[in-house]
Amino acid sequence: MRDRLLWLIHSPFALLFPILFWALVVGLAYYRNDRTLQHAGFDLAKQRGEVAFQLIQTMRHWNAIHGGVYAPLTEQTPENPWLEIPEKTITSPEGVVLTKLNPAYMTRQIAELLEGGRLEIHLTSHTLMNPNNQADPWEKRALTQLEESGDASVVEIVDDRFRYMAPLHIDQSCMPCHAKMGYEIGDMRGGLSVSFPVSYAQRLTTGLRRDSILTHLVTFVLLSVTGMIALTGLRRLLRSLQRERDDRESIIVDRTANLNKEIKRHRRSQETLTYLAHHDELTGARNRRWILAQLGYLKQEAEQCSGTLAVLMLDIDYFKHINDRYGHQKGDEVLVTFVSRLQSELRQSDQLGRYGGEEFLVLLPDTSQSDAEKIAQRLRRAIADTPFQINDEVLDVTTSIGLACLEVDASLGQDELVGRADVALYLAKQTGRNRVVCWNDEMAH
Ligand SMILES: Nc1nc2c(ncn2[C@@H]2O[C@H](COP(=O)(O)OP(=O)(O)OP(=O)(O)O)[C@@H](O)[C@H]2O)c(=O)[nH]1
Repeated sequence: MRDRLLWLIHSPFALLFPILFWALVVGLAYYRNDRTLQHAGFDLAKQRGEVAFQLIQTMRHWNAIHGGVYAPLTEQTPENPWLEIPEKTITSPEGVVLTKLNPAYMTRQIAELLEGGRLEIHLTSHTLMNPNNQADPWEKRALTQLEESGDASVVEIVDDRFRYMAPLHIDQSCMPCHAKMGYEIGDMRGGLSVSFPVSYAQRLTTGLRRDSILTHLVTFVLLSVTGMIALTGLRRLLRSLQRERDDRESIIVDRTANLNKEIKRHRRSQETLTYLAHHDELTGARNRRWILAQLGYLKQEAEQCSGTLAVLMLDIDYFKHINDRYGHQKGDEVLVTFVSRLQSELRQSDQLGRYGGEEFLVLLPDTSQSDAEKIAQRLRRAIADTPFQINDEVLDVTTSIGLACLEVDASLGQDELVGRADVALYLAKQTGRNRVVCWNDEMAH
């Protein structure tokens, strides 16, 4: 999820997000404002219709409360044929002929004056006295709606004209003319419609809508630019955080690698130390401490199991001469080859250790004296029979071997056992070298 979000932020299309987001938000806000403006325009137009209606209504009322008014009888103002009252037409003392204009006649004359202008009015009804006041289709529908619903007005836009219709009710002043049609006070007699072009109402809101478009456009641009700047900043911040994290990770990786190296180095030196604690560094044979400890262990085991244990002490003959003649380095290599040959002749259970200098101990567990003697001879031959090849030098090397066995005297101490092997070795040296000598009790003296 986190990775997906990061991918989204860094994708090339991410800069479109603020634009799309703010286009949606500002677009919705604009749509809502525009609807409000439309309603406001409609309300304004409706108010204009109401004002016109109220004005005409007031004039009609004024006319009615005066029982109609007289005007000179002219071609434009003939007698009202639908008015049946006494003194419909009179002559003034000065001889001017006057005819009575009741509210309906006056309204019709005003309507005629307004006809063709921006604002038009029309007095109409389902049941007409004057057939010239015939309702048009919209007016018929509006009259029916007013009758059935009892609404205060019907307002609609029809054919690019704003149309307003409000009901006219019978009052006392209407009765002289309309009583004979069966009307009673309060009845809806008809309606007065007011109409004017929609462009009038639109004119009122066009400026506001233009301002609204501009305001929303500027807001959209500012918010989108701010969003893009914020996103760019966020990308930079994330990149620098990522870099910092990578740096830290690489430091951790380096340190871990160093630590692992250090641990390996430490482990190796630990292994070396452990190896050196038990081995002779030059020849790889077990060292003196280990071989003596092993002797103690094998001796104890042999005593407990009524077994046997043979100890061989080997010493290279005239080793000093080898050193003197070929050098100490070659002497070292002779020691290494010497040990390697002995190892290849020994069993897994036999142990070989460097006792000191060119002296070595071989422990042969569960081995009788006669077997040990055979082994010792085999070892001796392994050294003497094949000359040592040390680089380009061929050296004849021999070894003398002293042998002591635990079976001879089980109560023997460890040092005594080694001592006996040493004495036997000494005798081997004394009697010509390159030989095996077994300890016997006579040697004790
Ligand atoms: N190159 C080398 N020489 C060693 C080492 N340890 C001891 N030596 C030498 O071994 C020689 C032993 O000499 P000696 O004790 O006189 O005995 P040898 O010359 O072998 O004579 P015999 O034992 O009587 O046959 C000495 O010169 C030591 O310095 C070693 O690790 N490397």
